[in-house]
Amino acid sequence: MKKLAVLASGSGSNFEAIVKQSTGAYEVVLLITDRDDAYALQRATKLGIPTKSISPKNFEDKATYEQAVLDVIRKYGVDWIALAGYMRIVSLTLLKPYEGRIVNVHPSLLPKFPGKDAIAQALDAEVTKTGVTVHYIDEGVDTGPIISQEVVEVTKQDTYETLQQKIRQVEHELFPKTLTKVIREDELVGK
Ligand SMILES: Nc1nc2c(c(=O)[nH]1)N[C@@H](CN(C=O)c1ccc(C(=O)N[C@@H](CCC(=O)O)C(=O)O)cc1)CN2
Ligand SMILES: NCC(=O)N[C@@H]1O[C@H](COP(=O)([O-])[O-])[C@@H](O)[C@H]1O
Repeated sequence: MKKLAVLASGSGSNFEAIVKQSTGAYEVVLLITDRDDAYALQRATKLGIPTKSISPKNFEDKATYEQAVLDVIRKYGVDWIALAGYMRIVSLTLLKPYEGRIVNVHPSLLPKFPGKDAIAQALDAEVTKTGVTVHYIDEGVDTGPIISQEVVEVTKQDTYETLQQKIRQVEHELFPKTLTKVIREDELVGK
């Protein structure tokens, strides 16, 4: 079974879904947050998952911050990394050793609506469809190879909250399923 670390910055509902919907391809061994007020930390404690809160504010630059993250990840023998609402751009320090094994979930049908405020962008654009993307990350932001996508319909009655809720429901199924798929495929290739 492969060891998975999850990086998060906020509520952690995707983190919880990844833990609860695990079907044996991976074991979540660690949650790392970049904020000590991230509710994801409380979810992890309830789930019995080890946590580390590592704030970039305590480091002189991104490279030293990411080296601290990498040191913890290596201590836990992590094979794969899931970015679940992690609101930092990953640089080469973390990307290089894990290239092809860092997977992000994004609340739009990339390449539409990249960045931090994808849901607001979709509402502003008055689209009738948006969705969820799960993708490998690369050095760019939301430019990595897409692994899976699922459409979410947008109605005229939708508010930010109702659309966010519909998107999160899809994420909580698609992200764990996609992680299982790529980790199992990687193991088969590795054999
Ligand atoms: N190298 C990559 N890192 C990350 C990606 C990615 O595709 N490549 N995805 C993001 C998640 N994300 C959108 O899905 C995203 C998160 C945060 C930001 C952003 O601009 N954040 C900060 C910048 C902080 C920093 O310098 O690290 C900001 O508030 O300006 C954009 C997109 C996760 N990481
Ligand atoms: N650009 C990245 C981005 O917007 N990520 C989004 O942050 C949310 C985290 O929710 P959670 O903390 O409840 O999992 C998720 O909807 C995820 O798609």
